[in-house]
Amino acid sequence: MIKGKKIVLGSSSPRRQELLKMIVKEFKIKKKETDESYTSSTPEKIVKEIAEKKLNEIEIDDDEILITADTIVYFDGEILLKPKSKENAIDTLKKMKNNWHQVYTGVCIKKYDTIYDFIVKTDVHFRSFSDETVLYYVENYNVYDKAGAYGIQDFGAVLIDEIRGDYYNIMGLPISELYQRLKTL
Ligand SMILES: Cc1cn([C@H]2C[C@H](O)[C@@H](COP(=O)(O)OP(=O)(O)OP(=O)(O)O)O2)c(=O)[nH]c1=O
Repeated sequence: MIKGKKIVLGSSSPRRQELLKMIVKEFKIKKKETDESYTSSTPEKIVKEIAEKKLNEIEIDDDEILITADTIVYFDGEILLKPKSKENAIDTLKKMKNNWHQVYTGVCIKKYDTIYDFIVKTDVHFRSFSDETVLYYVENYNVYDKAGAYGIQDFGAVLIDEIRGDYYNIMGLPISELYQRLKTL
């Protein structure tokens, strides 16, 4: 159990807050705007780089443990962040249909001056859906704050027919692995 530890979540994402609640009863939230540009070239290094940037922008007290995370979607050699427009969201979803893609989340944890990090990958398979389904989704749900232009926790679920790995990693926080790490700190 994560008892007696002062946990701080460095995230404004309501989903990450909900997910952390599943494993930690009480925690603080601190968040600063982070420039999410990156220089790394592999998905693993990119999520780690951005999560670490988020970590370095937040100040904590000596007895606090800070957690930040970053999630990206990786398809056919391309990094997919949050969609920039309706057209971008539609194109992204259409090109990923009937195929596998990967969701990577990088998590950084800071205690005193030590930074721990880990990366979790989940494979997701999209079924063969119609253009009408994509249009309905993009016009009726908020896909703009989600990497890869979909949320597995909303109507985006109907696009998916198989996943391999941690479901919560796709939502933005791999809580099973995070729990194991926090227990040891
Ligand atoms: C693929 C997918 C992504 N997402 C979300 C998770 C992340 O919140 C978001 C990717 O953006 P991130 O930049 O990882 O996070 P954020 O900007 O929402 O939050 P913060 O930096 O304050 O922590 O996409 C879902 O909610 N469901 C999904 O199925």
